[in-house]
Amino acid sequence: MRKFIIAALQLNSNDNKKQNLRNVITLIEEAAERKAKIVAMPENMNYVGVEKESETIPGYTTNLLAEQAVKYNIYIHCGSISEDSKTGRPYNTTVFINPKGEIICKYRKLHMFDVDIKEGPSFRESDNKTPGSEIVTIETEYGNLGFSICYDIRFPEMYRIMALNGAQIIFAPACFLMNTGKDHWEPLLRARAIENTCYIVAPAQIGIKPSYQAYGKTLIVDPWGNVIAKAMDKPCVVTSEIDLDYLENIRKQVPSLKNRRSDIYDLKKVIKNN
Ligand SMILES: O=C(O)CCC(=O)C(=O)O
Repeated sequence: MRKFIIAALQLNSNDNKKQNLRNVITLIEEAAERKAKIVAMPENMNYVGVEKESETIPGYTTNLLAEQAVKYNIYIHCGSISEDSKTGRPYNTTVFINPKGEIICKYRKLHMFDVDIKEGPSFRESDNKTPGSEIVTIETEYGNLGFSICYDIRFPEMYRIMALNGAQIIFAPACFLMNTGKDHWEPLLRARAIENTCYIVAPAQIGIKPSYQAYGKTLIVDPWGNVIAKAMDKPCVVTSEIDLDYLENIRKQVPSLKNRRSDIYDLKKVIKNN
């Protein structure tokens, strides 16, 4: 399918998992009514709280999402949930479910959010989570998809690898901080879209979380870098048309993926004028 509607859900998830999932189901129904073929969600879609909380995959949350995928004949991208790793430090995992309700791929967040923000919070995600070890893309009837989660957006190498591996639409679900998001969220997403001439779908959390305020501003960016959908500051659904012919047209106009000089990109070849 070359042209279709994609939806991104903006959520204000808290520590009430059952309620969070009820809210998600209502928004999935709205997205399906708006003819979305893929529905994407933010990081930590089912739980944001202080408890150590995780599930198996498949498990409670993914089974529930699989039912919705079948009910509405859509693909569901779960944003991320905390996946039991049997070590006490779960993975931060995206699950992608097809309209038959099958989990067709899984991506585990690679880059741990270990930062100290001046006049803002400090985080040590690596104390509580296990990082993944694979970059993941998948071919579907709606194009080639790539997966990332939140802080990953700061690592352009990962996006370039997905684009070189064929990704046309890259998901960047997030629970971004207000402190960084106000200056970095939109420029980072637009840069990743422009440099890889791809769509970026970035569903976000909003609201007050245990130790910070989430930035929100769910975005969908096209391969020219234009913002084609942006959420208001409330839980909601945003939709946009994805047009893979438009993407190919942009890639013909600006073939930066083809014009790369991979023969030169080697740290050993940098001339240091000291
Ligand atoms: O990169 C940032 O500024 C925010 C990242 C983040 O909140 C996360 O990865 O959980």
